[in-house]
Amino acid sequence: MKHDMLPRPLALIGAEVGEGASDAGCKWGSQALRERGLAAHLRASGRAARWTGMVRAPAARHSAQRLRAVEHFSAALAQQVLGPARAGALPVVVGGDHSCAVGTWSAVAEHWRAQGDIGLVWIDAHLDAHTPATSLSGAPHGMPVAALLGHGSPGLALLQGWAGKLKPHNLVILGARSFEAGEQALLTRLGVRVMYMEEVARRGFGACFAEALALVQRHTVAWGLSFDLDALDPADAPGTGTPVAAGIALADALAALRGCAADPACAALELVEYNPLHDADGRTARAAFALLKAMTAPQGRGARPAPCAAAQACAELS
Ligand SMILES: NC(=[NH2+])NCCC[C@H](N)C(=O)O
Ligand SMILES: [Mn+2]
Repeated sequence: MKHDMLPRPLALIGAEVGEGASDAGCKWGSQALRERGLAAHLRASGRAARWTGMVRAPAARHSAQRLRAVEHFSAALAQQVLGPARAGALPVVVGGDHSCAVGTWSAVAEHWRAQGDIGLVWIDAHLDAHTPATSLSGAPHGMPVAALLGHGSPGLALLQGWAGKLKPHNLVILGARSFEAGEQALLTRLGVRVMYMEEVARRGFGACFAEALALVQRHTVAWGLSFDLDALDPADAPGTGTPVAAGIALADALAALRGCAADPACAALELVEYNPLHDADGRTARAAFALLKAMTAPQGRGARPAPCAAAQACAELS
C-alpha cells in the first residue's frame, strides 16, 4: 500500500443525547460503547481510531424543554463534527438518540457546501420525518429527517444558518416499518425514495443497499450513512428504545456494509439509538461494534482504500 493511500483515521464522537427520545436511556449509549473499548476494537482492523469528543445534551425535565435541549445540543455536536472533517479524518458519530443526526449531517453539509450537495443513506425502522406539527409523540428523535430536508423546527432546520442540508433526491431511507401518516406524507410530497422493510425483505438488504448507495452518490460530492440500531431485527439488537419486529438481520447488514467507508467520497458515519439499559446480555453492543468494524474495514469488495486527505492531520489524530 502506498503511503498516500492510508485509510483516514476515525474520529469517534459521542452524542450523549436521550432528550430526543421517549426512553432517554440511549443518552448513555456512547459512553457505554466507549468504556467497552470501541476505539481499540476498530483499531484492530488497522485504522487509527480515537475519541475526539463527547457532547452532552442539557437535561430537560419537561417535554416542552426537550426540543430546545436538542437544538442546543445539535449546534454543539455540529462543531465537534466539523473539526475532524476539516482535518481530513472520518467522523464517526455514536449515539445517543437519532436527533443527533441533525448536528452530524448539518456539519457534513456545511463542510462540503462550496463543492456541492451531500447524499445520505438512512437505515432505520422509522421514517423520523415528523415536524412538531405532525408528531404524535412530540419526540425530537422522530424529526431529524424533516429538519435536514428543511422542514419543522427552525432551530433544527436552520442549523449553521441555512436550511435544506439534504435535497430530497439525495436521500434514501431503508428498512422502514413503523411510521405515522404525517411524516410519510411529507416524504411522498418531496419525492424521497423509501425502501420499506417489505421491499428489503423481498429483494434482500444487499441489493437494496447497493441501489441506495448508487442513488445517493449520483448527484453529490460526498455521502454518508446513518444507521439506527432499531433497523435491525430485535433478536439481534434488543438494546434500543423503540424496537420494531421483523427487521434486518445483522448478518445481512454486516455483509452488505463491509468496507463501505473505504470510498473516499464517504464523508461520515453515524450509529445511533444504542440503549445500554435494554441490553442485558451485551448483544446489542456487540452488534454495534461489528457494524462499525464492517463499515470501516480498510477495503470492501472491490473498493479502493481511501486516500488520506491531510497526512499531517492524520498523524495528529492517530
Ligand atoms: N429514531 C427513532 N427511534 N425514532 C422513533 C420515532 C417513533 C415515532 N414515529 C415518533 O415520532 O415518536
Ligand atoms: Mn431513527
